[in-house]
Amino acid sequence: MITAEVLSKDYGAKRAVDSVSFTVAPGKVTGFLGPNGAGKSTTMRMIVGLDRPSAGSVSVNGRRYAEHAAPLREVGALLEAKSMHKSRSARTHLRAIAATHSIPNRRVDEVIELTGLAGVAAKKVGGFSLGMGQRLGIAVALLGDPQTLILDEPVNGLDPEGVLWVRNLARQQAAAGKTVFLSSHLMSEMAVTADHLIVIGRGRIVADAPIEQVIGGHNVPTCKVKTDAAPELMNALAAANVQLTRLDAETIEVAGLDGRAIATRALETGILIHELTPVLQSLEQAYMALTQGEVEYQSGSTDGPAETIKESQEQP
Ligand SMILES: Nc1ncnc2c1ncn2[C@@H]1O[C@H](COP(=O)(O)OP(=O)(O)OP(=O)(O)O)[C@@H](O)[C@H]1O
Repeated sequence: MITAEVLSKDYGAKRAVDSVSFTVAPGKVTGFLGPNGAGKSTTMRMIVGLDRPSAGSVSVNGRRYAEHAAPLREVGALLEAKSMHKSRSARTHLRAIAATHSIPNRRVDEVIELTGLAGVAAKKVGGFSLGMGQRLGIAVALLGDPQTLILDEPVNGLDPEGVLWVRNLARQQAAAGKTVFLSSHLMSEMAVTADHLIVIGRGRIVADAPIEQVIGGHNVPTCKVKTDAAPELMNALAAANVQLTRLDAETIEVAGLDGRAIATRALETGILIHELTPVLQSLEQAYMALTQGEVEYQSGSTDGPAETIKESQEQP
């Protein structure tokens, strides 16, 4: 369990994290989303004691990270590329870290196997690709078989097999009762990995809810209905809060009624429906709606002349 209480971080005049309070519960995967510069990495760094809060507090299983006698056994973290001795092999690197916590070499071999690094364990980490470096970082996070895993952009640089592997790893760890907190900019991946989402924008929490609620919370139930009697069905469904759109001769989009209500009305009026499909909003759409106005660094239009990343106006 990770608990943040009115946690803030200032860098000079810049408030990177602004009085956030949240808990990350064990037994599920909690995704941490937000635009560039929203404060995700800063929050994660404060959890593991790499940054000191300007105000408020954050604890893991009731204690600040530094208060844990063997932190690696309590919390495993993959944060931005850490300094490594580039001339060391992956195995030597892992053994050196393991030694600080009396973790046996047997466990080093296990995590090498688990992270798919067996073939390159003897190679110098200086020659590692981005993806291999990520796998090594995850191997470090797993070394102490910790109760809590914090992974900042774990799929960054990974190939599709690696992305799938991280997803399965996160899900397995959560299923084993562990606390899993991960950030990613890959919405499609987050949608199939996370159970719960915390969304941050300009240092403040803008959503903290189960993923279905985040995705479903911003739209009315919508279904696509196919029938040979489209005009009749439209008449039967017409009501104040229902929006009906004829998509083609036999297809209607119905916003404001769920599938059960539509099917019940069709049955009552003797109209045959031969297809009824809920139209689900994607996580990406929900995320864009949630973080509208929270984006600090906005891309220019791709239609116009090439534009570099620009800083939008400060909010009052
Ligand atoms: N060491 C630092 N010194 C000064 N400002 C910093 C420092 N670290 C972060 N910031 C600023 O704090 C804000 C939050 O940054 P942070 O890296 O936590 O965002 P993020 O959500 O992780 O972004 P990204 O998705 O781009 O990784 C940004 O405006 C950033 O420029």
